[in-house]
Amino acid sequence: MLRIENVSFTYDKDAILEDINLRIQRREHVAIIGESGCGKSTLLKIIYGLMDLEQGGIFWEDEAVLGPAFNLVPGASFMKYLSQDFDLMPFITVSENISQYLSVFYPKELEERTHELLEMIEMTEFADKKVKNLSGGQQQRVALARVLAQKPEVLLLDEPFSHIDNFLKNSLRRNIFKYLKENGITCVVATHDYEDVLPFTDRVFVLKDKKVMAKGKPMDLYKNPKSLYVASLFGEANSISIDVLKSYANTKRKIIVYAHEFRISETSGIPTVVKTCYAMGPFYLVLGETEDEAKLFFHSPVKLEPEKKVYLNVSLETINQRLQTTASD
Ligand SMILES: Nc1ncnc2c1ncn2[C@@H]1O[C@H](COP(=O)(O)OP(=O)(O)OP(=O)(O)O)[C@@H](O)[C@H]1O
Repeated sequence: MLRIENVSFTYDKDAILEDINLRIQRREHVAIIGESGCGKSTLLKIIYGLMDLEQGGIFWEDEAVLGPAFNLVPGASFMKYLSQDFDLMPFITVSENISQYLSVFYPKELEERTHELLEMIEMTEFADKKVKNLSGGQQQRVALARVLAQKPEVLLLDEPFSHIDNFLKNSLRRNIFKYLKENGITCVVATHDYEDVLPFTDRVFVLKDKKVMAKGKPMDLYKNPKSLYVASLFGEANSISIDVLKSYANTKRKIIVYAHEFRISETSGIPTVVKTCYAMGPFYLVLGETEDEAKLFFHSPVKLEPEKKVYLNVSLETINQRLQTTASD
């Protein structure tokens, strides 16, 4: 088990993390999600042992992970940390970068593993190309293969797919997370992309205001977001008073409604005037304004012209489900 116990951290005098406690099981895949600047990278660096802690500790099984003050080479040997800087050797080839840490005493295994990893990142045809001549997305793929080649017990990934185009991203995500599960590698991924999270991680920790403000299985967090902040990590969402949704309800309690959960009617529901309509491919994302000037995001299957009046409805099933959780902002 990886334990992050009572960790607080400040850069100079700026508090970044306060009293963080996480327990991650061996082989588990977890995501740390939150808005830019909330401290995701800092937390990964702390877990890896790149920072000296004034308060709290990191433990893998019973072994403490110590910071640079205690290690000549910072970073725990059983872990690998893929930073946003990739950390590649630019003047050698893709193959050489990947195989750099494999044993030359087993040349057949070295060749097979390098080939397997090249296939996984879909870069076999770039094997002999120097890394300095690759695009940013290609370098990120090589960096992923390079950390995997080292077979860490724990892998820490910081925004691992940020430079990779959508065309490749989906298959690469599937390949990487399948490989990690098959090889029993514990993985902590820092991201703000819910598509990295929902299909692939066992648990999610949401960081906000220096703390873990929510945690749980990804689909539980998605279906029952405790706040607009959590919901917004999964897509456009609204926080709405129940008496606005159902005029007969005598409560101002707010619930979260995702943009896709609204149904549009021409006759009854919340009267809303279309302000802007964004083409998103399979649907249109519409920004509308209610009679009391509240802004609402909703989906429409067809393009809606500005100033058109529509009526929005939310199913009782969704309202009842959300009533189980409280919207706090
Ligand atoms: N070396 C540093 N010195 C001082 N402040 C820093 C340093 N590195 C990061 N910070 C600050 O710490 C806060 C957290 O940064 P961090 O990079 O951990 O956030 P993040 O959630 O990973 O952001 P992003 O999603 O944009 O990568 C930010 O306010 C950042 O400006």
